[in-house]
Amino acid sequence: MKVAWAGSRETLELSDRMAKLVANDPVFEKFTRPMLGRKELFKNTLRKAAHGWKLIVDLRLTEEEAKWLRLYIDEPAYTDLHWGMFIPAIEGQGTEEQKKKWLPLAQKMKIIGCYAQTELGHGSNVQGLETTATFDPQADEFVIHSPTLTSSKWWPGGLGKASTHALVYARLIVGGEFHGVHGFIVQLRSLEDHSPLPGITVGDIGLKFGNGAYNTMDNGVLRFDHVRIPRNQMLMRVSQVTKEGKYMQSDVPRQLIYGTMVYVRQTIVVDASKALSRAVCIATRYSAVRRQFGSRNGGPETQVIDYKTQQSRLFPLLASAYAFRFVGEWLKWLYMDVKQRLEANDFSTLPEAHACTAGLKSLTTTATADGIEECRKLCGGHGYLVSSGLPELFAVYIPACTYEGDNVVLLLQVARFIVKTVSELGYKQPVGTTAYMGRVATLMQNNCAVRTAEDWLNPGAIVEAFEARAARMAVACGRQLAKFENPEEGFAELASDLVEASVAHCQLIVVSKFIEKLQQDIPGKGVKQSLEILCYVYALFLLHKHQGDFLAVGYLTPKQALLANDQLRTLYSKVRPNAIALVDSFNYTDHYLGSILGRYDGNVYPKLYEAAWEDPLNDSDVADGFHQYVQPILKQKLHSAKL
Ligand SMILES: CCCCCCCCCCCCCCCCCCC/C=C/C(=O)SCCNC(=O)CCNC(=O)[C@H](O)C(C)(C)COP(=O)(O)OP(=O)(O)OC[C@H]1O[C@@H](n2cnc3c(N)ncnc32)[C@H](O)[C@@H]1OP(=O)(O)O
Ligand SMILES: Cc1cc2nc3c(=O)[nH]c(=O)nc-3n(C[C@H](O)[C@H](O)[C@H](O)COP(=O)(O)OP(=O)(O)OC[C@H]3O[C@@H](n4cnc5c(N)ncnc54)[C@H](O)[C@@H]3O)c2cc1C
Repeated sequence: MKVAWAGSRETLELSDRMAKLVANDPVFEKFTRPMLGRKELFKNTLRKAAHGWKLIVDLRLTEEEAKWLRLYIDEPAYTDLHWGMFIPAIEGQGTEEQKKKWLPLAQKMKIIGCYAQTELGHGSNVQGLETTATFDPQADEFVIHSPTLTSSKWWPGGLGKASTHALVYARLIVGGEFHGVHGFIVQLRSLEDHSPLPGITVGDIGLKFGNGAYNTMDNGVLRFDHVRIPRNQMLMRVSQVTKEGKYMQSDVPRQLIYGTMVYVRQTIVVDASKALSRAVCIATRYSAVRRQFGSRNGGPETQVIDYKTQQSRLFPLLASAYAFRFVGEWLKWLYMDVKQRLEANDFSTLPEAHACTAGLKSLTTTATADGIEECRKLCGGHGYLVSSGLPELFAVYIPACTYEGDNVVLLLQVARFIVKTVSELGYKQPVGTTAYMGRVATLMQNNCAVRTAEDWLNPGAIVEAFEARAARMAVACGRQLAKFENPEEGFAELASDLVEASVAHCQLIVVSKFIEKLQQDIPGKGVKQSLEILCYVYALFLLHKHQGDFLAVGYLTPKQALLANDQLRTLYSKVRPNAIALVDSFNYTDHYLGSILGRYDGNVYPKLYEAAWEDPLNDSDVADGFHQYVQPILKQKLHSAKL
């Protein structure tokens, strides 16, 4: 199962090597992180990033190895934005000449870049950004300016203190005419002493949610006062401005300016399974250690993992971690395919790639953020201790529901794609993830054929149920929209229904990709069978949770919904014997898990007890401040016995 989870034996060995490299290096210690003040915390992150980079250079790590190293270092840093957004943006939107100039500098870390798109006043609405880039033909330069307070760049990671350069998104003005938002490479700080260049005001935006957590990142604020950059620092693959001040658009679609977001959304889906599996590993191991009630004749109490309620909350999350792992693998393939096509100027699959990355980013991050919190509750009181690893994991993860596109805004993008597909059904055969809509007549007509709980153990029955639900919800939205004279008004009015239809479509993708995975050759005794059980758990759990949808569209009867729930209970009993092995298969070191509750050896209570004594409050028996603030209260003489 470790090989199935990793994807291949080579990946398992490689990731294992990187995990151990990090776990055995004292620089990457992370357990004191939540206790550090901001300055100390940030300096320590700079130290870790520098040490990580030294290892990459000294050990000549491959790109793949470097990515695993970053994962196991487990600390957001400015380098994420440099490697994860600044460089990909230049790769995707720069001309050959621009790539030749900037990529070697960035790849050798001679410059440090960030991705400065969001502003104080606008994040989701990219076309609403206010920063301007005005072309000055006399000087052959752009003048970058922040005309209002709300145009201040706000949020970019790595901007606050680390970056020397930023990829700034600004409204292009040529000859007094606006030409939409474009990307510009702007130097922010001196390469000699790191001080801000003239016209640049830059700093950190302040503390964020949770102790430690995302506070290792210097999310920044940035203002420009008529800062001049050479003309060739506008990324010009999509459109160009000539020396003479002529704006020209190439055959490349304008949407490619948003291409970096497609790339990062894809990586976020891949990472969702890592965050969720980590929380699930902690909660599952601890649920086997923890005992409450049920002792007979002085024997041991019941392991909480044996309670059906615990199983019905925990095992769907375990199944979701596997489901997200496999859909992430598929999405990576889809993205690589689109990337190759884009390089060859074939843009035909870009809309589907946008819809899939946006929708799956939204679906998986929402479920993962909720899942981590559920795992905390599954660990009872001890889950609330920082040493459980869950509070920091939650705090560091939840912004994923917002960054790279607010999850609701992204589902509305999926809705546009679905509505368009439905409206074109009469003359255009849908392909890819919307191919099922080509069978819409059958899906509208056929109802569920399940008669017994066992009938649900059939991939065909499951896929058809999810297809029918998604198709019927999409068609219902289409019919409702048709009643509006103004389609945009209709879209705004029906937004909540459209979001639900998008969720149905995205859940269908995850379920289908899990089932497709099971059609591949999966070596190892019992591995495929265990994955089949998890796949049914994932699908039937969703069906149970959203049974209102399946009933409302008239595909299921209440009896069939009940049978699905009966089957789910049986499946939980089948997961139980292998639950610990299924989380051990993630192959996480204790260092990466960062949790006393999730320790591999299960030695939870002695270690919790030991850790309590390491808290700085326990450095002395009498607390600092006792004599000043508590003792006077104890000693005070009140005039009356009553307060
Ligand atoms: C120690 C050493 C380390 C070594 C290092 C090793 C390697 C380490 C690697 C690390 C990797 C880490 C990965 C990165 C970490 C992640 C950290 C996250 C940080 C966060 C960053 C950000 O948040 S950046 C800002 C993100 N902002 C958004 O997402 C904004 C959301 N808004 C939008 O995307 C859009 O504006 C919109 C989608 C809402 C569009 O709205 P609107 O309707 O106004 O659209 P337009 O009119 O502009 O366009 C409509 C038209 O375009 C189509 N479309 C929209 N978006 C896209 C797209 N992305 N791609 C393709 N097409 C798109 C849309 O469908 C419409 O099409 P039509 O055909 O016209 O319908
Ligand atoms: C930790 C973190 C790191 C970040 N890093 C970066 C970075 O490196 N670079 C960068 O440029 N940006 C970065 N961002 C900014 C991030 O991309 C934006 O915050 C995000 O895109 C959401 O935009 P917003 O803040 O404008 O939210 P808003 O759009 O203001 O959302 C507020 C609410 O309004 C709703 N809403 C908005 N529009 C609509 C609509 N059309 N229909 C219905 N509801 C709507 C949303 O659902 C949400 O509930 C980061 C943000 C965070 C939290």
